[in-house]
Amino acid sequence: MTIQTHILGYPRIGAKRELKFACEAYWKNETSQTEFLEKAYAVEASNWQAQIDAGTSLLTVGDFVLYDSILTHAVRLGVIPARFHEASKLNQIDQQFYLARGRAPNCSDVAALEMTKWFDTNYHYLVPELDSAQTFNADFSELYAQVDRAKTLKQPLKVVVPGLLTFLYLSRIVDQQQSSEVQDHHKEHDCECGHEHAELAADKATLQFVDALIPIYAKLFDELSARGVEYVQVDEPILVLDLAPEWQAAFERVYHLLQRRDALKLIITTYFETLGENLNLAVNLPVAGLHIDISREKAGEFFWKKVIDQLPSHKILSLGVINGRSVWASDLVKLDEIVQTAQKTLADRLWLSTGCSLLHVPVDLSSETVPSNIDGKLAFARQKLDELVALASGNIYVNEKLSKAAEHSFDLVAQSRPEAFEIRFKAQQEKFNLPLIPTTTIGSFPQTTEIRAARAAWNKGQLSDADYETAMKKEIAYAIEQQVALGLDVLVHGEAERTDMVEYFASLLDGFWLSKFGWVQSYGSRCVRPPIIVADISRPNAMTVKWIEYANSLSDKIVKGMLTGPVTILNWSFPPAHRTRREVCLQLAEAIRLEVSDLQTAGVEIIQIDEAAFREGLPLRKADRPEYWDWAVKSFKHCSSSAKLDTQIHTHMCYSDFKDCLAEITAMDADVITIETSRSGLQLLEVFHQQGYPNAIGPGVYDIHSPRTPSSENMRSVIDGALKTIPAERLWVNPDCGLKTRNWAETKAALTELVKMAKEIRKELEAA
Ligand code: MET
Ligand SMILES: [Zn+2]
Repeated sequence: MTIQTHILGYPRIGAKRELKFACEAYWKNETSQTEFLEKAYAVEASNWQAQIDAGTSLLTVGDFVLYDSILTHAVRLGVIPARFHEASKLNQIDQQFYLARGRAPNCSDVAALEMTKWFDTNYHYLVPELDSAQTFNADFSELYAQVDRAKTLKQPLKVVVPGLLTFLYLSRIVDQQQSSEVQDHHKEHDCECGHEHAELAADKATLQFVDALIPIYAKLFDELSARGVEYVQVDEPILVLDLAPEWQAAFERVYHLLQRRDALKLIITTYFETLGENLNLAVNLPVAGLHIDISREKAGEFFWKKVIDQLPSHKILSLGVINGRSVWASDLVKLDEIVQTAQKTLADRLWLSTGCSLLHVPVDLSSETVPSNIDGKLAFARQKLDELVALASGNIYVNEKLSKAAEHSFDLVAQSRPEAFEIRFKAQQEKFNLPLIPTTTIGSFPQTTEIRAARAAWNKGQLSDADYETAMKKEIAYAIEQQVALGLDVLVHGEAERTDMVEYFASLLDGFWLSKFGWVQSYGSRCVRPPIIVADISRPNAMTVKWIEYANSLSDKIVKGMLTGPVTILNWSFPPAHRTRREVCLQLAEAIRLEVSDLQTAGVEIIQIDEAAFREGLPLRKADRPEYWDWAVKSFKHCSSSAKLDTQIHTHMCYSDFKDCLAEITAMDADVITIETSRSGLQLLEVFHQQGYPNAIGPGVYDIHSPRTPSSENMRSVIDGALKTIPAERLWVNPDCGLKTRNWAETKAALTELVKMAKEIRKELEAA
């Protein structure tokens, strides 16, 4: 007997990023909406074809959206904030883009919706804004059209819909005034920042909208049923979070009221974690089935068995056996044991699936040239479909290559700097003799077209190594010259040689594989290509020394060495199959520690170790967080431990929401931390005021995501505010983040203001 199979979703960017290019061409007005939609629907069709070719039992419909699922759902529910009132002129296609990008044809530019990380993934969703007097005006005709397109394929269908409660949980209530003040941080920018300006929203007050939404969902389900749809996948991933009692109660009420009396079957889907305390609640909701993700279970947990034990005897259980977030092939033999056990109890009520949507992995391995050490060990989305079907039909095969996984476990005695901050800082101050509130930048300077062209030519073999090096050195020299002219106190080399702050290091360390087409959607049309950690990590050669040394030779000023920290490298890569994140992080830390050491030997006196994604790997459940912090902090301290007393270690984070982790940030014990502040100054100062921070800080005085020249007054207010809680001796002045996405004219204008402002304050401080 073949078990029913389905997936929770398929990557929508397309194997060759077709949707990305189609969107961008459409936004630039190079194609009509009709032409654009043709291209988009071709990707949708090929996603369905992949499922048909593989032989999954149900075709998943509705997971394909043009920008983001939550955004699409918001638009279909008529949740359009007041500042987008001109959206009434647009159809739903353009409405989505207007909300996401803050611009649309014949409409005024307004601040885009904020976006934030989708659970603990590196995907970002758009946060719907509900007005306190929100009404809903639902129009699901685009979804019905999608169902109609799918119906032509004559397959059993399952339609995906964001669950009512997850939708509300992820939305936030914004009153009119606040909403016009929402900043345009994410409008059309191209940065790598950890977009963590808000954790998942969870506003209790959003529960007030439950009653208004119930009839809308009921009608939606009726319509789907009338169209012959048999199953609806109702995504309620918030069921894996630590839910407050009012949210738990809302689940019971909502699904009681949405109970179906017709043939339509609702399957509640959860993923990214086990159900934990919500187990009882989830299994007893009055729906036809439940989906759980078993791929995140801890070793020996067997939570899925508890689910089977407690599941009412008429319900379907969809077991998410294929890890939807891993790029590694599944061990089908091991999974088959689980399937057989589950089947004994469930018989044909057992379905098999991917743990979560395949959105989080690259599309297809078949166009890659895989190195021999990992050949046969990987599986991207398309390959996962085959695994799923093999498992369901019992045609499992032993993957010899997997059993030969030779990774050995790794541990090291994590070290830290022996001297206390006060002693180090004093030695550093005496050595550097910097002015009060020294000025600096975060590392990168504009990645110009010339830089990109040189790198592209070098990658294609059209530019020799020597010529490429010369070209990069020219850029470094230019950056140094500009900084000297601007009068900055501590300089950077500008990172011309780096495409990306993680990829650069991944390409030079042993133990990584960089795929060619392994793109994963980050948000909208933005894709990232995370490096894949395939083996033990080691550092064959120094990675940054030659560039920094060269920059250092060009002026009398101090040039900061610039490294990416171990936690960030790990969080923005695909982890290996069989090792814990902790082990991998410590290995990375050791590699970075050696680099710190080499930089120091080469005469570099300040070294910045960026930890832009330090908070990103934070587990969803509070109970799991201390363990994460333990190894994350340990790793950072370990890589700075090779710094001498008078070598100054900086770190940088592009967010400042430290409410819940200032203790851990403090424990990292960097001499100086530069952070994002300009958009959340008050909040930041409050946290630092209440909890105190002993080391030095550089609060970002302006938002680098805006092309506008920042005003002196705004920049000043950040420093004036900071001076109330941080003594001038421990304060630095810098922008929010790196400047790679800006051009030189904008950069010079902004930094001229910054230096001027710092000098004024410095004068006042010295006079006082
Ligand atoms: N040093 C890096 C830069 O300036 C830090 C970026 S944080 C996303 O670009
Ligand atoms: Zn940053």
